[in-house]
Amino acid sequence: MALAAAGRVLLQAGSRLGRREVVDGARRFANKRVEVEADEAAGIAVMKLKNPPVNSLSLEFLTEFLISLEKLENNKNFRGVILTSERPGVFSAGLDLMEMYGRNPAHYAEYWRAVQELWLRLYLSNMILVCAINGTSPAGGCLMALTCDHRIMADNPKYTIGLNESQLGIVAPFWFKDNFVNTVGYRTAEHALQLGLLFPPAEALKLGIVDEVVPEDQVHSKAQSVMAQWMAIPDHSRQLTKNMMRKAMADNLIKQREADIQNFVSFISRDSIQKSLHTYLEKLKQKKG
Ligand SMILES: CCCCCCCCCCCC/C=C/CC(=O)SCCNC(=O)CCNC(=O)[C@H](O)C(C)(C)COP(=O)(O)OP(=O)(O)OC[C@H]1O[C@@H](n2cnc3c(N)ncnc32)[C@H](O)[C@@H]1OP(=O)(O)O
Repeated sequence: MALAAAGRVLLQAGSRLGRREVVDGARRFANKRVEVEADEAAGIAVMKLKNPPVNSLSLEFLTEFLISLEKLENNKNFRGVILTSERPGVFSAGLDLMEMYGRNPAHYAEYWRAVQELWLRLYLSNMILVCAINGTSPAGGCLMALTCDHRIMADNPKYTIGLNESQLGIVAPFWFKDNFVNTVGYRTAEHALQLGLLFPPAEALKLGIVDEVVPEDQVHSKAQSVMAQWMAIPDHSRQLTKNMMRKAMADNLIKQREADIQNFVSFISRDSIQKSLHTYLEKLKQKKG
């Protein structure tokens, strides 16, 4: 119920943004920041993140992503989604730092609700989600991958993945932490979260952050073959199993959603946290020059 209501708000937000859908033979639809190649006969869609330069999860991106996902969820012909980046090299730079820096409390609250919504929708999706990680994927980018049922990462040592929040002077919220713990185990998560570690593909595979590492040019074909394997399982048994495994963790956020938003707003509004974000943003800029 809560999810449906939030979804309606996002749909309204989407129409406020005035995005026009481009429908190409009913097989491809796109808004500005998400491209969907939808093969209805096969029941599979490829969702490509395209929010240049680094696929950061801005409020507009989150809104467009959720609308695209909802379209697929509402069409019972679609059983599986492959999530990837339209720009190889960066899967997603995570949450958009500019949404969390120098804004007002109402904006922080709106943003955080959308971040929660993305996580809940992906984590509880009835569809099979396969993540084709074709680039670097820190923090919120890693979280998005962690919601998927299977993760394939390109074998490029330049790419890293992990929850690096503590390096920015911020804290991974409890549901980021829970999702990570459930994936890699408590000790690995405790160690990696405190140090804010980002792992290259081989290490990420060893720790279980990703399920497979394949040559870069094979990420998409591998994602298709993994999808075929998952599609061979009857939906009802797979979905019931997924729900059994995931519901408790999602419910834990749902029941304290408003408190989590308030925590985020008061945490991110602190002068000390804003200073940390400022320093980190400056560091990103200096890296360039
Ligand atoms: C008592 C306890 C209470 C606890 C309460 C808890 C409450 C919650 C706390 C808050 C939790 C918030 C959670 C946040 C999770 C996140 O996701 S934070 C984001 C983390 N992301 C990163 O650290 C990635 C940063 N970016 C990079 O490392 C690099 O950009 C890259 C490796 C992804 C790509 O490198 P490259 O291709 O060389 O591009 P750049 O030149 O670095 O960047 C281009 C351009 O993009 C800007 N940018 C990069 N990342 C972001 C981002 N995440 N958001 C916004 N903008 C970003 C970068 O600054 C450049 O901009 P300019 O061209 O200079 O304008």
